[in-house]
Amino acid sequence: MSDFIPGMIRFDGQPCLVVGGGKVAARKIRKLVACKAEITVISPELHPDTAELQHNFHFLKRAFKQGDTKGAFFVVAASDNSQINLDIYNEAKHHVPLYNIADNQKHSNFFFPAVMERGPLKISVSTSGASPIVSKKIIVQLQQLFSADYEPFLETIGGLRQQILEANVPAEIKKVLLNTLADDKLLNAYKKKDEKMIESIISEVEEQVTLK
Ligand SMILES: C[C@@]1(CC(=O)O)c2cc3[nH]c(cc4nc(cc5[nH]c(cc(n2)[C@H]1CCC(=O)O)[C@@](C)(CC(=O)O)[C@@H]5CCC(=O)O)C(CC(=O)O)=C4CCC(=O)O)c(CCC(=O)O)c3CC(=O)O
Ligand SMILES: NC(=O)C1=CN([C@@H]2O[C@H](COP(=O)(O)OP(=O)(O)OC[C@H]3O[C@@H](n4cnc5c(N)ncnc54)[C@H](O)[C@@H]3O)[C@@H](O)[C@H]2O)C=CC1
Repeated sequence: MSDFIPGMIRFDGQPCLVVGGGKVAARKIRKLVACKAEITVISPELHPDTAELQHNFHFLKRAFKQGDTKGAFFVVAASDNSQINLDIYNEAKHHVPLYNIADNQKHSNFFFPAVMERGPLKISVSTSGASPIVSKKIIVQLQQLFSADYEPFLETIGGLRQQILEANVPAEIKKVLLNTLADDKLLNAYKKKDEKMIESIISEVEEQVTLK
Protein backbone atom coordinates (compact mmCIF):
# COMPACT_ATOMS: atom_id res chain seq x y z
CA MET A 1 0.00 0.00 0.00
CA SER A 2 1.18 3.49 -0.82
CA ASP A 3 -0.22 7.00 -0.62
CA PHE A 4 1.52 8.00 -3.84
CA ILE A 5 1.03 7.77 -7.58
CA PRO A 6 4.30 8.55 -9.41
CA GLY A 7 3.42 10.80 -12.33
CA MET A 8 4.57 13.41 -14.82
CA ILE A 9 3.19 16.91 -14.34
CA ARG A 10 3.27 19.63 -17.00
CA PHE A 11 4.56 22.80 -15.32
CA ASP A 12 5.14 25.12 -18.28
CA GLY A 13 3.49 28.49 -17.72
CA GLN A 14 2.11 27.45 -14.35
CA PRO A 15 2.40 30.02 -11.54
CA CYS A 16 4.75 28.60 -8.92
CA LEU A 17 5.77 30.21 -5.64
CA VAL A 18 9.00 29.41 -3.81
CA VAL A 19 9.36 30.82 -0.31
CA GLY A 20 12.98 31.02 0.82
CA GLY A 21 16.13 31.72 -1.15
CA GLY A 22 18.59 29.21 0.27
CA LYS A 23 20.34 26.15 -1.12
CA VAL A 24 17.25 23.95 -1.00
CA ALA A 25 15.17 26.62 -2.74
CA ALA A 26 17.84 26.85 -5.46
CA ARG A 27 17.66 23.10 -6.11
CA LYS A 28 13.89 23.19 -6.46
CA ILE A 29 13.94 26.42 -8.55
CA ARG A 30 16.43 24.87 -10.99
CA LYS A 31 13.94 22.07 -11.67
CA LEU A 32 11.06 24.51 -12.09
CA VAL A 33 13.12 26.64 -14.48
CA ALA A 34 13.94 23.56 -16.57
CA CYS A 35 10.23 22.92 -17.15
CA LYS A 36 9.43 26.60 -17.91
CA ALA A 37 7.28 27.32 -14.87
CA GLU A 38 6.30 30.93 -14.10
CA ILE A 39 8.25 31.36 -10.88
CA THR A 40 8.02 33.87 -8.04
CA VAL A 41 10.51 33.73 -5.18
CA ILE A 42 9.82 35.44 -1.88
CA SER A 43 12.77 35.75 0.47
CA PRO A 44 14.55 38.48 2.45
CA GLU A 45 17.87 37.12 1.11
CA LEU A 46 19.19 35.03 -1.77
CA HIS A 47 21.95 32.45 -1.37
CA PRO A 48 24.49 32.63 -4.27
CA ASP A 49 23.06 29.34 -5.68
CA THR A 50 19.62 31.00 -5.91
CA ALA A 51 20.94 34.42 -6.94
CA GLU A 52 22.59 32.89 -10.03
CA LEU A 53 19.13 31.80 -11.27
CA GLN A 54 17.58 35.23 -10.68
CA HIS A 55 16.93 36.11 -14.33
CA ASN A 56 14.52 33.13 -14.40
CA PHE A 57 12.11 34.29 -11.68
CA HIS A 58 10.23 37.27 -10.27
CA PHE A 59 11.85 38.19 -6.99
CA LEU A 60 10.09 39.76 -4.02
CA LYS A 61 12.77 40.69 -1.49
CA ARG A 62 10.81 40.34 1.72
CA ALA A 63 9.43 37.84 4.25
CA PHE A 64 6.41 35.66 3.48
CA LYS A 65 3.06 37.16 4.39
CA GLN A 66 -0.49 35.80 4.53
CA GLY A 67 -2.13 35.68 1.10
CA ASP A 68 1.10 35.12 -0.85
CA THR A 69 0.07 31.65 -2.00
CA LYS A 70 -3.08 32.99 -3.71
CA GLY A 71 -3.32 31.92 -7.37
CA ALA A 72 -0.37 29.52 -7.23
CA PHE A 73 -0.51 26.13 -8.91
CA PHE A 74 2.44 24.91 -6.86
CA VAL A 75 4.07 26.21 -3.70
CA VAL A 76 7.45 25.28 -2.24
CA ALA A 77 8.03 26.25 1.38
CA ALA A 78 11.81 26.24 1.72
CA SER A 79 12.48 28.82 4.40
CA ASP A 80 14.66 27.82 7.36
CA ASN A 81 11.88 28.84 9.72
CA SER A 82 9.64 25.86 10.50
CA GLN A 83 6.82 28.08 11.80
CA ILE A 84 6.79 30.04 8.52
CA ASN A 85 6.79 26.77 6.56
CA LEU A 86 3.85 25.60 8.68
CA ASP A 87 1.99 28.89 8.03
CA ILE A 88 2.54 28.37 4.29
CA TYR A 89 1.19 24.83 4.53
CA ASN A 90 -1.87 25.98 6.49
CA GLU A 91 -2.65 28.52 3.80
CA ALA A 92 -1.77 26.44 0.75
CA LYS A 93 -3.69 23.31 1.71
CA HIS A 94 -7.01 25.12 1.25
CA HIS A 95 -6.59 26.27 -2.34
CA VAL A 96 -3.21 25.38 -3.88
CA PRO A 97 -3.30 22.14 -5.89
CA LEU A 98 0.29 21.09 -5.13
CA TYR A 99 2.60 22.00 -2.26
CA ASN A 100 6.03 20.89 -1.10
CA ILE A 101 6.98 21.74 2.48
CA ALA A 102 10.74 21.18 2.48
CA ASP A 103 11.14 20.40 6.16
CA ASN A 104 7.97 18.36 6.66
CA GLN A 105 7.06 15.54 4.33
CA LYS A 106 3.77 14.82 6.13
CA HIS A 107 2.64 18.28 5.06
CA SER A 108 3.65 17.82 1.42
CA ASN A 109 1.40 16.42 -1.30
CA PHE A 110 4.23 16.71 -3.84
CA PHE A 111 7.75 15.25 -3.42
CA PHE A 112 10.66 15.97 -5.71
CA PRO A 113 12.15 12.69 -6.85
CA ALA A 114 15.81 12.36 -7.80
CA VAL A 115 15.88 12.36 -11.61
CA MET A 116 18.10 10.97 -14.36
CA GLU A 117 17.56 12.33 -17.86
CA ARG A 118 18.63 11.15 -21.28
CA GLY A 119 16.69 13.58 -23.44
CA PRO A 120 13.12 12.28 -23.54
CA LEU A 121 13.96 9.46 -21.12
CA LYS A 122 13.32 10.50 -17.54
CA ILE A 123 13.86 8.04 -14.73
CA SER A 124 12.77 9.37 -11.38
CA VAL A 125 13.49 7.74 -8.08
CA SER A 126 11.78 8.26 -4.77
CA THR A 127 12.13 6.41 -1.52
CA SER A 128 8.81 7.93 -0.42
CA GLY A 129 10.80 10.17 1.90
CA ALA A 130 12.76 7.35 3.59
CA SER A 131 16.17 8.51 2.33
CA PRO A 132 16.83 11.16 -0.32
CA ILE A 133 20.51 10.19 -0.21
CA VAL A 134 19.67 6.64 -1.26
CA SER A 135 17.58 8.06 -4.14
CA LYS A 136 20.61 10.08 -5.24
CA LYS A 137 22.83 6.97 -5.13
CA ILE A 138 20.37 4.93 -7.20
CA ILE A 139 20.42 7.70 -9.83
CA VAL A 140 24.20 7.36 -10.10
CA GLN A 141 23.78 3.62 -10.71
CA LEU A 142 21.13 4.30 -13.37
CA GLN A 143 23.41 6.79 -15.11
CA GLN A 144 25.87 3.96 -15.67
CA LEU A 145 23.15 1.59 -16.85
CA PHE A 146 21.57 3.98 -19.38
CA SER A 147 24.23 5.50 -21.62
CA ALA A 148 24.02 8.91 -23.31
CA ASP A 149 23.06 7.06 -26.55
CA TYR A 150 19.50 6.83 -25.28
CA GLU A 151 19.01 10.52 -26.06
CA PRO A 152 19.53 10.44 -29.88
CA PHE A 153 17.99 6.95 -30.00
CA LEU A 154 14.74 8.13 -28.38
CA GLU A 155 14.66 11.41 -30.30
CA THR A 156 14.83 9.48 -33.57
CA ILE A 157 12.20 7.00 -32.46
CA GLY A 158 9.93 9.81 -31.24
CA GLY A 159 9.91 11.50 -34.65
CA LEU A 160 9.42 8.30 -36.60
CA ARG A 161 6.71 7.10 -34.25
CA GLN A 162 4.62 10.18 -35.07
CA GLN A 163 5.06 9.50 -38.81
CA ILE A 164 4.01 5.88 -38.30
CA LEU A 165 0.95 6.80 -36.25
CA GLU A 166 -0.16 9.32 -38.89
CA ALA A 167 0.65 7.06 -41.86
CA ASN A 168 -2.03 5.53 -44.04
CA VAL A 169 -0.96 1.92 -43.41
CA PRO A 170 -2.74 -1.00 -41.74
CA ALA A 171 -2.62 -1.22 -37.94
CA GLU A 172 -0.67 -4.51 -38.03
CA ILE A 173 2.10 -2.87 -40.05
CA LYS A 174 2.20 0.08 -37.66
CA LYS A 175 2.63 -2.38 -34.80
CA VAL A 176 5.52 -4.14 -36.56
CA LEU A 177 7.21 -0.82 -37.35
CA LEU A 178 6.86 0.48 -33.80
CA ASN A 179 8.43 -2.73 -32.53
CA THR A 180 11.24 -2.47 -35.08
CA LEU A 181 12.11 0.99 -33.77
CA ALA A 182 12.11 -0.16 -30.15
CA ASP A 183 14.27 -3.15 -31.02
CA ASP A 184 17.78 -3.47 -29.57
CA LYS A 185 19.17 -3.40 -33.13
CA LEU A 186 18.65 0.36 -33.46
CA LEU A 187 19.79 1.06 -29.90
CA ASN A 188 22.94 -1.00 -30.43
CA ALA A 189 23.63 0.87 -33.66
CA TYR A 190 23.53 4.12 -31.65
CA LYS A 191 25.77 2.60 -28.99
CA LYS A 192 28.30 1.57 -31.65
CA LYS A 193 27.88 4.91 -33.46
CA ASP A 194 27.20 2.79 -36.56
CA GLU A 195 25.78 5.56 -38.80
CA LYS A 196 25.27 3.18 -41.73
CA MET A 197 23.15 0.79 -39.68
CA ILE A 198 21.16 3.67 -38.16
CA GLU A 199 20.46 5.07 -41.64
CA SER A 200 19.45 1.67 -42.98
CA ILE A 201 16.97 0.95 -40.15
CA ILE A 202 15.47 4.43 -40.42
CA SER A 203 15.04 4.31 -44.20
CA GLU A 204 13.54 0.80 -43.97
CA VAL A 205 10.88 2.18 -41.64
CA GLU A 206 10.36 5.35 -43.69
CA GLU A 207 9.83 3.33 -46.87
CA GLN A 208 7.10 1.28 -45.23
CA VAL A 209 5.43 4.39 -43.85
CA THR A 210 5.04 5.83 -47.33
CA LEU A 211 3.53 2.59 -48.70
CA LYS A 212 -0.13 2.92 -49.51
C1 LIG B 1 10.24 14.05 1.01
C2 LIG B 1 11.16 14.94 0.18
C3 LIG B 1 10.30 16.14 -0.18
C4 LIG B 1 10.93 17.06 -1.21
O1 LIG B 1 11.82 17.85 -0.88
O2 LIG B 1 10.46 16.97 -2.33
C5 LIG B 1 12.38 15.38 0.90
C6 LIG B 1 12.36 15.78 2.23
C7 LIG B 1 13.46 16.05 3.03
N1 LIG B 1 14.76 16.02 2.61
C8 LIG B 1 15.57 16.28 3.68
C9 LIG B 1 16.96 16.27 3.66
C10 LIG B 1 17.78 16.07 2.55
N2 LIG B 1 17.36 16.06 1.22
C11 LIG B 1 18.45 15.86 0.42
C12 LIG B 1 18.43 15.80 -1.00
C13 LIG B 1 17.33 15.67 -1.84
N3 LIG B 1 16.05 15.60 -1.40
C14 LIG B 1 15.23 15.26 -2.42
C15 LIG B 1 13.87 14.96 -2.27
C16 LIG B 1 13.12 14.89 -1.12
N4 LIG B 1 13.48 15.38 0.08
C17 LIG B 1 11.75 14.28 -1.09
C18 LIG B 1 11.84 12.75 -0.93
C19 LIG B 1 12.67 12.06 -2.01
C20 LIG B 1 12.76 10.59 -1.78
O3 LIG B 1 11.75 9.99 -1.41
O4 LIG B 1 13.79 9.98 -2.01
C21 LIG B 1 15.97 15.08 -3.68
C22 LIG B 1 15.93 13.61 -4.10
C23 LIG B 1 15.42 15.86 -4.89
C24 LIG B 1 15.37 17.38 -4.76
O5 LIG B 1 15.57 17.97 -3.69
O6 LIG B 1 15.11 17.96 -5.81
C25 LIG B 1 17.42 15.60 -3.32
C26 LIG B 1 18.57 14.68 -3.78
C27 LIG B 1 18.76 14.61 -5.27
C28 LIG B 1 19.65 15.64 -5.88
O7 LIG B 1 20.48 16.32 -5.24
O8 LIG B 1 19.52 15.75 -7.09
C29 LIG B 1 19.61 15.75 1.24
C30 LIG B 1 21.00 15.45 0.69
C31 LIG B 1 21.61 16.56 -0.05
O9 LIG B 1 21.22 17.74 0.13
O10 LIG B 1 22.56 16.25 -0.78
C32 LIG B 1 19.20 15.89 2.58
C33 LIG B 1 20.07 15.80 3.86
C34 LIG B 1 20.22 14.34 4.28
C35 LIG B 1 18.97 13.74 4.94
O11 LIG B 1 18.34 14.40 5.76
O12 LIG B 1 18.66 12.56 4.60
C36 LIG B 1 14.74 16.55 4.81
C37 LIG B 1 15.25 16.90 6.20
C38 LIG B 1 15.39 18.44 6.29
C39 LIG B 1 15.86 18.86 7.63
O13 LIG B 1 16.98 18.54 8.00
O14 LIG B 1 15.05 19.54 8.33
C40 LIG B 1 13.43 16.44 4.38
C41 LIG B 1 12.14 16.66 5.19
C42 LIG B 1 11.61 15.38 5.74
O15 LIG B 1 12.16 14.29 5.57
O16 LIG B 1 10.55 15.51 6.40
N1 LIG C 1 13.44 18.86 1.14
C1 LIG C 1 14.73 18.88 1.01
O1 LIG C 1 15.26 18.43 0.02
C2 LIG C 1 15.56 19.47 2.10
C3 LIG C 1 14.98 20.34 3.01
N2 LIG C 1 15.73 20.96 3.98
C4 LIG C 1 15.01 21.98 4.78
O2 LIG C 1 14.77 23.09 3.86
C5 LIG C 1 14.80 24.34 4.55
C6 LIG C 1 15.77 25.33 3.87
O3 LIG C 1 17.09 24.83 3.92
P1 LIG C 1 18.32 25.66 3.29
O4 LIG C 1 17.96 26.12 1.94
O5 LIG C 1 19.53 24.85 3.51
O6 LIG C 1 18.35 26.92 4.31
P2 LIG C 1 19.03 28.35 4.11
O7 LIG C 1 19.29 28.88 5.48
O8 LIG C 1 20.14 28.26 3.13
O9 LIG C 1 17.89 29.20 3.42
C7 LIG C 1 16.74 29.60 4.08
C8 LIG C 1 16.13 30.74 3.29
O10 LIG C 1 14.88 31.09 3.88
C9 LIG C 1 14.75 32.50 3.85
N3 LIG C 1 13.76 32.92 4.85
C10 LIG C 1 13.87 32.96 6.20
N4 LIG C 1 12.74 33.43 6.74
C11 LIG C 1 11.88 33.70 5.73
C12 LIG C 1 10.57 34.23 5.66
N5 LIG C 1 9.90 34.58 6.76
N6 LIG C 1 9.99 34.38 4.46
C13 LIG C 1 10.67 34.04 3.32
N7 LIG C 1 11.92 33.53 3.34
C14 LIG C 1 12.53 33.37 4.53
C15 LIG C 1 16.16 33.00 4.16
O11 LIG C 1 16.35 34.33 3.74
C16 LIG C 1 16.98 32.02 3.33
O12 LIG C 1 17.09 32.50 2.00
C17 LIG C 1 15.17 24.00 5.99
O13 LIG C 1 13.95 23.97 6.71
C18 LIG C 1 15.76 22.61 5.92
O14 LIG C 1 15.50 21.90 7.12
C19 LIG C 1 17.06 20.72 4.08
C20 LIG C 1 17.71 19.85 3.22
C21 LIG C 1 16.99 19.19 2.16
